[in-house]
Amino acid sequence: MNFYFDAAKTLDRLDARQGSVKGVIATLPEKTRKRTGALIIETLKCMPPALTDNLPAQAEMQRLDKIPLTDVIQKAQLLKEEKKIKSQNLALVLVHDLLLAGGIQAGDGPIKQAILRHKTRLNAEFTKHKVRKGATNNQDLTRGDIRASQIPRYVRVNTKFWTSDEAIAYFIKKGFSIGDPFQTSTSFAKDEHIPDLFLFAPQTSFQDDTAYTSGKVILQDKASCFPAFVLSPPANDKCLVIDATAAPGNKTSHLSAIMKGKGKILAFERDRKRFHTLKSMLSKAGCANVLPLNTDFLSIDPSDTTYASVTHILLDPSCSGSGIVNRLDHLLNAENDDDINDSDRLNKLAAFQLQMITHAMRFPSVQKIVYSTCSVHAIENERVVSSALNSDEASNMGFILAPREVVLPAWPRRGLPQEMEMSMLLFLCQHTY
Ligand SMILES: C[S@@+](CC[C@H](N)C(=O)[O-])C[C@H]1O[C@@H](n2cnc3c(N)ncnc32)[C@H](O)[C@@H]1O
Repeated sequence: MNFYFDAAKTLDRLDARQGSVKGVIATLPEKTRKRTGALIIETLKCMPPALTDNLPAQAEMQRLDKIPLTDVIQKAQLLKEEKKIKSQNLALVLVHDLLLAGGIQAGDGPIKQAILRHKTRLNAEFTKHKVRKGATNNQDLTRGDIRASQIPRYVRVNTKFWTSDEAIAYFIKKGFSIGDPFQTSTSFAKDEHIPDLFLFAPQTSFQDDTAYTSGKVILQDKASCFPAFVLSPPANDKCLVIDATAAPGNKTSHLSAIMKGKGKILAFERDRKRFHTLKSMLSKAGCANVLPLNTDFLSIDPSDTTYASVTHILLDPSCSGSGIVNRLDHLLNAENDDDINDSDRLNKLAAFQLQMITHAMRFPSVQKIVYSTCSVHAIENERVVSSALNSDEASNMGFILAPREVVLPAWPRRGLPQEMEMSMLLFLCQHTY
């Protein structure tokens, strides 16, 4: 029964804002992490969001109205009637499994007996709740990030191991068909901008699919596929590329696939733990042309002859992450909002990001640098790029902003218009003098 106590304690820690969902789950013992983590996430989906949730009011009202577990626990008076279940969070994880997961998971014990004593009443309250809300199935009652439910599950074919055609044949054999994944949950489609990228219905799970576990497909959102695709280093044996901030390695493996395993990618990652994740990701994805290095990119000397022939650099540095539609953390009610909006923190991040770009500009043979973030803040995006274009390094080496024709010409958006005017202005000034 430790399992339920551990899950309840983890929910207590989340209530006390001791970390993000992912962060707190990562501290659980490795042996039980997957199972306890799954219960926590599924339980969070059935809990009411706090008022801080960043959603339009009407959507928020609809969602609040549907959340079942707290309501059922309260109506069944579980905590009042059952002294062995001492906390709301313990009640939540037990009731979750009893009502939504087909029963209590672990063996016999006093807690199992305690919750089973109330099974009939809880089931009755749950049924009444469903009738009141007009829910036809249990899934209708769980919460999800409205944005996440509108974003397809993107799957990138790892062309190191097989072709898109082979992947299509595999998915069709598994019961999928080519079509609109928003119309039919078993349909999938090719992405219109990124080669070898497929869209599935948002709720499709690939965690246990052999294509995923063997590294033949990589679960990578479309936005995360843009940088390597835009950089597109040539697939030749002489090509030397740097991925300056590589872990966990999705973009590195994408670069490696684009280069067809030819040439060499030096993949820098300064964090030791993340470096290990990077190494295992690269080995799973068959990236033999990548040399992972547990080194700070800023500590290397661009004039060192080792780097004399580096022509392409991918820069995807640490950022606020404010643009991530997180499939887990949204369940915790916009917990990082204070941090994200903290201008001190954003200023520091922007200064670091600029330093990374200007460092990349010092490599003597570099022709192309792609800079990306997961942020929606202009201070980390357009303004960093403006400052980089206006730097001494840019004018010394002749860097310019790449024109639309060579950067996803079919993509309609080009950053925030008011910010882009500013970078154009800076860019024009630079050329006037
Ligand atoms: C946004 S993540 C990169 C994600 C990665 N490109 C991917 O697609 O999987 C940024 C990474 O850069 C690393 N990092 C930050 N500063 C660095 C530096 N100066 N040198 C090397 N790695 C750095 C961080 O530890 C973090 O793992």
